[in-house]
Amino acid sequence: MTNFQGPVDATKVPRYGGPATFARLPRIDEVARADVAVIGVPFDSGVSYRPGARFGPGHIRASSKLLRPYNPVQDIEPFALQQVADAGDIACNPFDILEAVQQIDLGVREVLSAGAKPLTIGGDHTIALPLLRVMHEAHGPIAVVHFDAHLDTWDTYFGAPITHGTPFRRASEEGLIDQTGSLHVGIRGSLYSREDLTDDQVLGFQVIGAHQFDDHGWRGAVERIKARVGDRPTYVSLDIDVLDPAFAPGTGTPEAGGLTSRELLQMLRAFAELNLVGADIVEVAPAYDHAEVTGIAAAHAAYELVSAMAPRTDGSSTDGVRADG
Ligand SMILES: N=C(N)NCCCC(=O)O
Ligand SMILES: [Zn+2]
Ligand SMILES: [Zn+2]
Repeated sequence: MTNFQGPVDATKVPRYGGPATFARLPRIDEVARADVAVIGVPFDSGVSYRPGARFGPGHIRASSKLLRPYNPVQDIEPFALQQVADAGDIACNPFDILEAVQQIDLGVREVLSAGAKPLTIGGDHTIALPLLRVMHEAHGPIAVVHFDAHLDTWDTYFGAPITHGTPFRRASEEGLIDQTGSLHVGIRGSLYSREDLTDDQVLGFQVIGAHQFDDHGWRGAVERIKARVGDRPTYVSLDIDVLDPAFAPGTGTPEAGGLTSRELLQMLRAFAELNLVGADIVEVAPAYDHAEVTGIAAAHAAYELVSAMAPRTDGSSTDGVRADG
């Protein structure tokens, strides 16, 4: 028996009906407290190319209806081991980035101070800056595992310092990230210049490029991530464009040669061994999606992250291959 309120039972209420919350979970006002809060941030005024990630939260929720209670690879019921609830969307100003950043800061702060780990569904990558500010306030410098095709450590766009291409430079400058424990995973595509990489290194990031998956696979990436992050408080920022456009067409700045959804999910499963304090999933732009491909990938990534955050009372952990034997 569990005290936690899980999803609406899909054997009683068909899953195409029922609540529009993430995974048909309760709203946060329907539970006494939450361990993990799924927060929507419908903001995309920081994009440099295709807009539309403001519709990401609704799309990911809609694509999460098929999630079931038992996660066989992590061998847990993530919604029975902890209270997971949907905290709704943060209302943020689409015409004023600074005000939006402030609104996101306040909204996430509220959830965190009530004792919940935030799992934010965006929104463009700009939102990582206020999220990291709040995480830093709670935990000190944060080890960031950043999945992305892009470095997002550029300086400015058209003179604007706060955009979806700049959050990790600002976060590093502000001392929010642990510069000895952070890395980007899945980086690929053309850059502005060679200095992009040297700047990035100075800002405190290591890089696991998408091309390295051919030689070392997701297991090699997990080994490097674990070695770098250790038991530091760790934040996962997941830009869905880390996936190949074949697996995530619905995004604003797609780049060829990305990861498969299977590789991504395997890595996230292995994060049960990390000290996860929060996560975001950003850059889902449904106007470019087909057949919910991107939404489903994002929803499944969220499910693995929620599972990885679950307390393991038996002291067990997973290396992400449990169901392989
Ligand atoms: N954060 C994302 N998805 N993209 C950043 C791309 C920045 C650029 O236009 O060069
Ligand atoms: Zn990004
Ligand atoms: Zn990106």
